[in-house]
Amino acid sequence: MEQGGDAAAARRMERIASHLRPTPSSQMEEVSLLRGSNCRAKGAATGFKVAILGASGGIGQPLALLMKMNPLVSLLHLYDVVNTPGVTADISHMNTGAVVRGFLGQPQLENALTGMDLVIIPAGVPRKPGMTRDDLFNINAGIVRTLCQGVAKCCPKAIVNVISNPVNSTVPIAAEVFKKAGTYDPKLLLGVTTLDVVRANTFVAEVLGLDPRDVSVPVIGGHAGVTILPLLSQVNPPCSFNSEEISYLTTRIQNGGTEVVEAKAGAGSATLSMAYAAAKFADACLRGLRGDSGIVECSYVASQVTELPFFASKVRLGRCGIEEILSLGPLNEFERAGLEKTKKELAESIQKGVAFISK
Ligand SMILES: NC(=O)c1ccc[n+]([C@@H]2O[C@H](COP(=O)([O-])OP(=O)(O)OC[C@H]3O[C@@H](n4cnc5c(N)ncnc54)[C@H](O)[C@@H]3O)[C@@H](O)[C@H]2O)c1
Ligand SMILES: O=C(O)C[C@H](O)C(=O)O
Repeated sequence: MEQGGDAAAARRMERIASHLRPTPSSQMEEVSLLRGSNCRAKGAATGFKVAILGASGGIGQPLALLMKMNPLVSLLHLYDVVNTPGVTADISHMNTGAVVRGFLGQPQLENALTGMDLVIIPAGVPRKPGMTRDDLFNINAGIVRTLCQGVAKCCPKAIVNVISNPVNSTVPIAAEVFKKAGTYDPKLLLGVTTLDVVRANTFVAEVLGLDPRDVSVPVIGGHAGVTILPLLSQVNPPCSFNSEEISYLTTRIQNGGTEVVEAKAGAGSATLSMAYAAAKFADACLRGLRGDSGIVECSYVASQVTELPFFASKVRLGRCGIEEILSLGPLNEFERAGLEKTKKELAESIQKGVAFISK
């Protein structure tokens, strides 16, 4: 064998051996991201490290697939309390750039989280017909608390995307966990409300006879019932609706989740459209981290746009996570009335989340 051939063969054998090793800890550091002092450096050469917690679930699996396809992702960690070996083996055969590693059960949570730039949390139980999102609180609050304790310990500078319901309470829960751990940075914690925007764009486009990709509807407030407040007066391209259209669209957007829960008849809630929405939102967060400009998405975040401590509205994403929370803009009378109802329900959901951690 010519000189250098031995070294190349050794490297190939090492790559085979590394596939046979169960835990990737030595490799995790290899795929490193350029970091600034507090923020990420522009143009991260090797891509970002992303963890999905709840990766074996109805959302987790298609979301893992979509993140494996994202060229900004270099390392994808899939964590769940069940089935991650199978999901990881399956996804890892896709010939895209991201390296995929699976982590199973609580003892592997810390390895799953160490070094991550973005953590996406769709872990938790979904609704069945007849339930509200708040009915999930008793189970999902504890799951989100445990996972966020892991984030605080292992990757306190990561951006966290919270999907688990009730989002109106689980985001305040995450904030309280981070405060207790002394790691809270409100710029890094984002509740995922993108599915409300995705639905609003689709339903408004149907009414207007437009391509949904050309329609943009801000949806503010929160992510449950009346707290989902589409601003139909601010649709882009500019348009107007009569009162019947406003009533139909508002109700349909607010009940989009329930529409899917009922159609699935006990088999869960939105998973595929949610994975699409979560992947879209995660991609926006990563493009922000990379330093792209003009990245604006709606999200449920710590906010001062109203008197409430958390509120969903348009936020500008950047290298430090949330760089700016945009103002709500002019609301019409119908939207102002909706905002009052939103605030009343949101205040209770936020208080419930805060109380869960402080008790
Ligand atoms: N934010 C949104 O717009 C939105 C949209 C749809 C669903 N959701 C919510 O997302 C959550 C997940 O929905 P789904 O359909 O994927 O449910 P699912 O039951 O199909 O999957 C949930 C996954 O979480 C895992 N899990 C449970 N406890 C865990 C823990 N302690 N650590 C890690 N993983 C754990 C389960 O094993 C399962 O694989 C639900 O709470 C649902 O209401 C939110
Ligand atoms: O409706 C649900 O329970 C899931 C999710 O919040 C949704 O909006 O689809």
